[in-house]
Amino acid sequence: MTVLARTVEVTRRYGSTLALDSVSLDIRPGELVGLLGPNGAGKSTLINLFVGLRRPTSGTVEVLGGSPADPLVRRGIGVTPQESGLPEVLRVGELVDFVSAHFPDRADRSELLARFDLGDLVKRQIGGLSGGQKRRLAVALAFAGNPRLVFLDEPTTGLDVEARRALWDGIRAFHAEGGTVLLTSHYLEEIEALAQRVVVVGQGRVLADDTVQAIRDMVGVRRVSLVAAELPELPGVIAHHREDGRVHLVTADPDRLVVELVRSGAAFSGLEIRPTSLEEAFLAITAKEASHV
Ligand SMILES: Nc1ncnc2c1ncn2[C@@H]1O[C@H](COP(=O)(O)OP(=O)(O)OP(=O)(O)O)[C@@H](O)[C@H]1O
Repeated sequence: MTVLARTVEVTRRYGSTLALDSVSLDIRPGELVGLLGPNGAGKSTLINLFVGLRRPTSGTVEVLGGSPADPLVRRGIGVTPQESGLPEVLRVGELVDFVSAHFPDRADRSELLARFDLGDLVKRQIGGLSGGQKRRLAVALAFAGNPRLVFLDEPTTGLDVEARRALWDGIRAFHAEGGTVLLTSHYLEEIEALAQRVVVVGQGRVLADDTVQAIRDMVGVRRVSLVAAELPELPGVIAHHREDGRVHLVTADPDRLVVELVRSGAAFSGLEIRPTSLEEAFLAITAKEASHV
């Protein structure tokens, strides 16, 4: 099978809201795909269609060669939704056993918990876990049925750095064994740290689908940073902010920006021009899209 999951021209409406607008996407075996986009872009809707929680208004969704509406197909996938309520009175080990029991092929409980740094908590009642521990447990449960394909909707939301790293290690271990993952994230470093392929979604459409590097190259925006007390309005600035005493300007034309900066007569020092982070690149893509509307 060359494609594990696929949408073909999928559109999803909620009343008058167009959440997804003719999205065609292929997920191939062994890929770790990061789905990136602002609030309301349609990321959760896409995941919900893949895991059979929602149906498309038009277009087709195929998972593991079948329909996500088929429970047999769903046994081959794992999912962690954006918000997961866990039964507070059960112990961690009991919940893992309960979830695993729904699958013909079950992950080893100790290995699963160890993978997500939850090994010491097997006898703990879920109600007594910290928010970060609960979230890691919710993600671990996606792997309880030894799935081939896992969908994680903002897996590390609300986690501190250490817990996030533990979770990344668990996801990486699954991927290293040949597992396929589609995850959404608002953390750009997460997408950069985990995914080889980035799908940028905005206003229900796929704006870009490529490697992190290719997306940066495609957008070609640069960050011009400098120290200045005040700056005049400068042409071609897509975004700007101040941080640690420096002004950061994002632009597609750094040469022109620097010429205009010098022309303006503004006092500045410490000029640097750097490639952008994914966030800045993404911002430029969406800004370009918006200007076409
Ligand atoms: N059940 C629903 N009823 C009505 N509108 C909905 C529903 N679910 C999603 N939407 C709308 O569809 C659009 C896409 O939402 P979706 O949750 O898929 O975006 P998202 O990219 O996951 O956002 P976030 O990053 O905030 O989770 C939004 O405009 C949202 O308000």
